[in-house]
Amino acid sequence: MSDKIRLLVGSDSAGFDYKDAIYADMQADDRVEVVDLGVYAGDLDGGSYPSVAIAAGEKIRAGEADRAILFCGTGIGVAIAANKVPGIRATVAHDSFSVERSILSNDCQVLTLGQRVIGLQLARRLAKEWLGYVFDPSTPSGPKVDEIVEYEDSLTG
Ligand SMILES: O=C[C@H](O)[C@H](O)COP(=O)(O)O
Repeated sequence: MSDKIRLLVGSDSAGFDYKDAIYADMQADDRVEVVDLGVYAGDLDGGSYPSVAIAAGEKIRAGEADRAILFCGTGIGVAIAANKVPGIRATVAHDSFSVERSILSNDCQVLTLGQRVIGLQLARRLAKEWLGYVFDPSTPSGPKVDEIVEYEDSLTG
C-alpha cells in the first residue's frame, strides 16, 4: 500500500488559475497522489465554491482521500463549506506560521487559499509547506482536537 498523501485539489472559477498551478506542482511532487475535483478549463462555471468544497470534504470523510487544498476568491467560502462536512477541519491560512499550526495544532485535513488575496508564488510555497507537516496526537494539542471531535460526535451520533 502506498504511503503517499492522497490529496484533492478543487476550486470555483475565482480560484481556478491557482488550483491548476498547484495541481501541476502536486503532480510532480512524489509525496502525494493528487486528484483534481475541478472546476475544469472550458467549464469554469461548472461548479460553485460550496459544491466543490463539500465534495472534497465528503471524500475525506469517506476515507477516499487524506487531505485537500481548495481555492476560491478569498479561501473563506470553501473553508466554510468544507467545515460543514462532519469531521472536517478546514481553514484558510495565508502565512507560513498559520499553515504550520493548521496541522500541528489543529490537525486540519483541508487548507484553503484565496486567489484574490495572495500571490501565486506564495500560494505554491504554502501548499508545499503544508504537506510537509504531520499532526502528532501525543502533543498537548492532541486533547484539544479530541475535544472538538467529541463535541461533533455528540451532535451527529
Ligand atoms: O468565499 C467566496 C469566494 O471568494 C468566491 O470565490 C467568490 O464568491 P462571491 O462571488 O459570492 O463573492
